Amino acid sequence: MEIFKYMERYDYEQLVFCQDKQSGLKAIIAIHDTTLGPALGGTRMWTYNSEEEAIEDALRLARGMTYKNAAAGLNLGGGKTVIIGDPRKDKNEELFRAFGRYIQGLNGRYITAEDVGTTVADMDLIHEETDYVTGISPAFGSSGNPSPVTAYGVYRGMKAAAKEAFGTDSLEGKVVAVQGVGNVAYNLCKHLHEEGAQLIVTDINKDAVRRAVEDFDAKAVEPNDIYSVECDIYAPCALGATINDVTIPQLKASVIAGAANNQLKDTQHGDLIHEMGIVYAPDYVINAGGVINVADELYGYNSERALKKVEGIYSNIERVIEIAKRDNIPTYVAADRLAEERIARMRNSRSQFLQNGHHILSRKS
Ligand SMILES: NC(=O)C1=CN([C@@H]2O[C@H](COP(=O)(O)OP(=O)(O)OC[C@H]3O[C@@H](n4cnc5c(N)ncnc54)[C@H](O)[C@@H]3O)[C@@H](O)[C@H]2O)C=CC1
Ligand SMILES: CC(C)CC(=O)C(=O)O
Repeated sequence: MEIFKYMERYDYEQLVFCQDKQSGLKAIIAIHDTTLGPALGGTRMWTYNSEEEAIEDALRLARGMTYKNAAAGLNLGGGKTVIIGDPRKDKNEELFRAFGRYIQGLNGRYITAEDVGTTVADMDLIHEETDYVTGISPAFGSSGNPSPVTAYGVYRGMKAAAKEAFGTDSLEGKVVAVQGVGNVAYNLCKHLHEEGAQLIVTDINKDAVRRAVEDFDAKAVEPNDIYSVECDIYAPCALGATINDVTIPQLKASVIAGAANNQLKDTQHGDLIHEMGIVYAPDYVINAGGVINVADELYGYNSERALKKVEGIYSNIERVIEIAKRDNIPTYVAADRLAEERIARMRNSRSQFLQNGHHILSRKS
């Protein structure tokens, strides 16, 4: 992989490699764009097959955060960390504290939170070394685990997408195929079950499947069968790139709305589902609930205020669908435009301001 070439292609600002021999820490912090503010994005811990795969994941996820934060109206840029390791075996106090010191070294350019494989307890350890961490325990006056709030946002966004596809936003009686029933999707299933949706679930973790079957009367299928089940809505809530050449021909759903980051393997897959008439709720718009919640900590956390903002994901999805229809473009392009236009506006107004400041200072010297 030609790293600088990749970074140049999508205009990344910074890539930081963190190594600590004693704790076994191997982490990659990717900062994509800080035009709107410090880069905020979670830390993923995962067993990557190669270092290249980990770097690519960090870069892709960081860029996604730039778009997510911009489209959600947050004054934050995009960044993300991946820690190479097995979250079930490789965690220890020294590792997260060493990582915390690396974050502190960035002096506020990057703020972290939870993602796949990391927990509130891990964030509390990071917090021993730095204040640039969110999603820490409510005992510190913080917001805690973002997953239930992410789930609520996905539920709201799914209703907005359903309204477009079915003419009503009621999910009663709708069949929803949920891929991955981890932290976010378990809570999503709760909302869907309460509204009377029928659930089909899958996960590579059998305990997670059992819990969803027992708690929500869900039907379980094998991981590879989730794409082809008869359903109204496909909810990808595991890892990314599950909308691809292999899965698209199998899909029966009229709506795709789920929590996973980077759902489209490539942009061409967004074009393809658009041509098929599937209503796609762009991943980073629908799954912004968690980041909206943790970002509220930066103002002194208020859960009512945060939830109110998260409810707005419904109208954000409506807005994206409206732009897509107006301009006859896929929803993922409409979402990108929304985010890019906001960043461009802020970049222009801010650079003007800085230039003026620079002129004044240079005249003085
Ligand atoms: N936790 C949060 O607040 C947010 C999460 N997301 C994204 O949502 C997704 C889910 O996040 P979490 O629920 O926090 O993670 P999680 O790790 O709790 O849940 C993911 C689940 O997917 C399962 N899984 C992995 N590969 C699978 C496969 N091939 N087939 C079926 N199941 C599979 C795992 O066993 C796990 O149960 C991730 O893509 C994450 O980046 C996005 C925004 C916020
Ligand atoms: C989990 C969130 C708090 C932040 C993030 O990394 C995301 O939204 O993907």
